[in-house]
Amino acid sequence: MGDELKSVDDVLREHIPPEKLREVQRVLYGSSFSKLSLPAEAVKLAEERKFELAGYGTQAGREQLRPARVVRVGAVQNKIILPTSAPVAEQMAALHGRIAEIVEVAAMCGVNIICFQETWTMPFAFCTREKQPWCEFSESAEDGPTITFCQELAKKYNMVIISPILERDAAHGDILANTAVVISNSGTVLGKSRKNHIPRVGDFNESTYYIEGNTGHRVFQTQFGKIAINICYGRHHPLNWMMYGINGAEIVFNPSATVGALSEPMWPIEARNAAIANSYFAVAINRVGTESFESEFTSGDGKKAHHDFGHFYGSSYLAAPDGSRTPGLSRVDDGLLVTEVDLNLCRQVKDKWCFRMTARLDMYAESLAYAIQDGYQPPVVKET
Ligand SMILES: NC(=O)NCCC(=O)O
Repeated sequence: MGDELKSVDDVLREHIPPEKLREVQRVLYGSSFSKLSLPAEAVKLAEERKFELAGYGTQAGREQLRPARVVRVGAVQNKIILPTSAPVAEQMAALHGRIAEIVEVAAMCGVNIICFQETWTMPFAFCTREKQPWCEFSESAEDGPTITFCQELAKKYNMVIISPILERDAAHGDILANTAVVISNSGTVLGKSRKNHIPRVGDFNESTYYIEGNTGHRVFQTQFGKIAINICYGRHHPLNWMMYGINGAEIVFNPSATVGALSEPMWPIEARNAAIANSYFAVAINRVGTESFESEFTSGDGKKAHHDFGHFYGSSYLAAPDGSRTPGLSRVDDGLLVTEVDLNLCRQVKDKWCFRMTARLDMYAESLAYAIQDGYQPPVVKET
């Protein structure tokens, strides 16, 4: 962990000559994000509480008929607090405490909608394939302790909260799901969205614990815009991203837990590409830190058994429909990214690029319906 690179953006800032840096950043990130000035008390509190606080803003063009729809979006990445061998209730309570500290600062920064990382109330223990005590971290998505905790925060700070948890669905035979719960700024549970695509790669043994979600591509109408959640591995599936856009999402959150050796080259591309392809804002949020487990586990690759998953590299960022993006949060530290966006940009980009108008959905619907049939023959043209 001590050897981990802290931030790619810091390296660029340190090593690119100042007169070239702006142009390099424009080429890499697009031109529209500028630094957002955040309240001094919030900056101080974040420093005291030892997490990075970064703020960026992007604007849309002024329209004659629609007022600007300016929203502040918060993305949180954090390490676990206690060792994974600590009692379940203590681990969870420590994480609740940490999130309460970060959300208070988010409120001072005027955040309207905030999202936490995937299964934020627990270590990402699915690598172990041990059922207990990890299944004990599950809770009701309607009235579990984390949901009640988030409802209080949502009401107190007038903030929409997206809380990704390990869900226990008692009404349906106690099944488990990987679920994001959306809590309105009134404190009401607006609903839930389950992870559609469950990984079968590396140590991500999540299919041992829960099955593919059955909530489709729900979009939640909030006071601050229409939002949706594409959980972690779903970001590798362009059709998953697309369906949230088709259903009208203006911001799609991607709460994740992923490690550097596996996915880091894909990370800056996928959510950003989704924002471009679907004319919405996409918010990629990754866990941070290295989590160690008491029992060793193997990765089925002939290598020795080990105690940890590898390093969760954070690097959370927001991408806009015009292709621009914010710099990423740190690869090693807890952080809160605050981004001010104008949701009018979604339609403005649709008018400019016409991706939806040129999407030919009818053609793909027909081709896909044929491709999944038993007698399907790929239309490969060969020389005779
Ligand atoms: N949590 C999760 O789905 N991780 C899978 C690995 C990845 O998508 O990078």
